[in-house]
Amino acid sequence: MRKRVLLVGLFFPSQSKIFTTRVMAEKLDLISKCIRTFYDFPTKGIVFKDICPILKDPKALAAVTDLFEEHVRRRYPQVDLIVGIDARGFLFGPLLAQRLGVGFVPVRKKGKFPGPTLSVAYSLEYGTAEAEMQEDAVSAGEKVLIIDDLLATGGTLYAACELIKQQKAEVLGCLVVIELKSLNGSEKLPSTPVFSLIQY
Ligand SMILES: O=P(O)(O)OC[C@H]1O[C@H](OP(=O)(O)OP(=O)(O)O)[C@H](O)[C@@H]1O
Ligand SMILES: Nc1ncnc2[nH]cnc12
Repeated sequence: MRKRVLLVGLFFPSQSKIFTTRVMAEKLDLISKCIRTFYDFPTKGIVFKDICPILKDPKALAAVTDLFEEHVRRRYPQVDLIVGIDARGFLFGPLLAQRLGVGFVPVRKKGKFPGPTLSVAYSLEYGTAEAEMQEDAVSAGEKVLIIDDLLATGGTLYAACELIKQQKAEVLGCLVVIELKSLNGSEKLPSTPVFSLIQY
């Protein structure tokens, strides 16, 4: 009898699993409906994904935080810090860090931080820039997750990973709301898992 119950459990997922999957799908649907596309912004040929409507919809913004939180609690319970990237990573990072009860550290574009900084130059889908972090922001050995709104060519996340490594901390992975798969950004981060909510 017990054997039969176990077999049934193997072939038919439990009601709670079905419910969780449905809730997750509803959240992803809500988020994806809030992403707008603009052509030729900021330069000709770029298909720009605009996340601003997510911020205007409290349910969609909570859905982003819920899904990231769920993933991090399951996969990275050891995380010490969330590192967010200027500027759109700042919109999601502190919310997630608060939920997890860990600190948030910003990576900014060059020239914004007082005091000693580390910097890494990089290129992104539509230009070049330099990423900076305060020298004392992350300690050696800390376990870090990096968050941003979007992964395109991967130049930005790569630069952020380099900054963390310069401080002898460990990058556990990266979290993004949107991944533009056709640009192969994750290939620039071969040893860093990237978790994305929505893929194009
Ligand atoms: O994968 P990549 O090709 O590097 O591109 C992704 C980056 O581009 C955008 O930032 P942007 O520099 O435009 O800054 P913003 O957030 O201040 O608009 C986006 O928010 C990512 O950080
Ligand atoms: N296509 C894109 N849409 C929005 N943000 C971006 N950052 C880099 N590429 C982008």
